[in-house]
Amino acid sequence: MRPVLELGCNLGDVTHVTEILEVKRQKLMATSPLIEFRNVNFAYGTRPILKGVDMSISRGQVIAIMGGSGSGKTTLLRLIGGEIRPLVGSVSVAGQVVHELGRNELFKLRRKMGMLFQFGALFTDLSVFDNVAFQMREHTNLPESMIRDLVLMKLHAVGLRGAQHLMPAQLSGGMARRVALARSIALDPMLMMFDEPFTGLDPISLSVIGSLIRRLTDTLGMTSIMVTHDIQESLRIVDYVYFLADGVIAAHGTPDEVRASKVPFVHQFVHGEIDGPVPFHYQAQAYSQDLGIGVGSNA
Ligand SMILES: Nc1ncnc2c1ncn2[C@@H]1O[C@H](COP(=O)(O)OP(=O)(O)OP(=O)(O)O)[C@@H](O)[C@H]1O
Repeated sequence: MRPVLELGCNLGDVTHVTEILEVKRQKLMATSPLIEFRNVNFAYGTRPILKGVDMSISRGQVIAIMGGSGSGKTTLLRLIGGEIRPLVGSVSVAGQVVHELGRNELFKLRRKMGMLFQFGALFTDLSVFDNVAFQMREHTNLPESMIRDLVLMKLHAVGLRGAQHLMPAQLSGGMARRVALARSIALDPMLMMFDEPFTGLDPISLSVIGSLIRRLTDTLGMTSIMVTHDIQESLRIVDYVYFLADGVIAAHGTPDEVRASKVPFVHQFVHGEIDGPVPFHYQAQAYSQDLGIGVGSNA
C-alpha cells in the first residue's frame, strides 16, 4: 500500500487515519491476551519443573491454576512477576516479554501487578487504615486527603470500612485476609495474583474471599490468577482452569467443561480422590527395599 501522504491527503486526513489506527490498536490490546506463556521451560538447578508450558490468559478473566503439590504453580506466578526467568520460551505480560525488560521497566510493570499470598501478612504495628495506605504513600505523590478517600473506598469494597482503626491483632483470619486484599488492590493493579487465597479460612470467609475476587476483578477491570487447591470454590467463581502436571498444562477448560471432564487427572481433582494420576506416594524406591526385605511393591 502507498503511504497516505503520497495520495494527496491533507493533515486532517492523516490525523483521522492516526485516530483510526489508535482505536484499532486499543481494540487489539483489549482482545489480545494479557499473559502468554510460550513453550516455557524452567528448572531449579538441575531439577526440571516446567517442560514446555503454553498458556494464554485473556483480560478481565479470573483464572485458576491447579495441580498437585510441587507441580510448579507458584513457579508460574514467579515467572509472571519476573522474579525468575525461563530457561527456554517466553512469558509476556501486556505485550512485554518479562525477562527482556530492564530493571526500571520491570519495576514499572510490577507496579501494575498485585500479589496476595497465602497468609497475606499485614504490618502488625500499623492499623488497618495505614496498612492499606502504605503503598499509596510509598509509591504515589497523592495528597493525604485523597489517600484517605481511596483507602476508605478500598476498605468499603471489602466490607471493612468500619474496621479502619483496628490493629491486625484485633482481626479474625477472614478479616485479615480481606484487609490484605484491600491493600493488594490499593494501586489499582491490572493483574492480581493470588497464591492459595483460601487456605486456613472457615467456609463463610472462604466464600466471601472468593466472591470478592470475582467482584473486584469485574468492577476494577482487572485480570486475576489464582493458584489454589480449592476446586469447588474455584469452579464457582473462575472463567477458566488450567491443570499443571508433569511440567506441562495437562488439561484446561471452563468450569462446566471441568465438571464434565472424563480426563482421569481432572476427575481426581474435582472429586477429591486420594489416589489416581496424581499419586498419593511421593516417588520412592520399593518399600521392601527400604525395609531391606527383598522384592515388593511401592505401596
Ligand atoms: N527456590 C527454589 N529452589 C529449589 N527448588 C524449589 C524452589 N522453589 C520451589 N522449588 C521446588 O520446585 C517445585 C515446584 O514448586 P512450586 O512452589 O512452584 O510448587 P506448587 O505447585 O506451587 O506447590 P504447592 O501446591 O505445594 O505450593 C517443588 O518441588 C519445590 O520444592
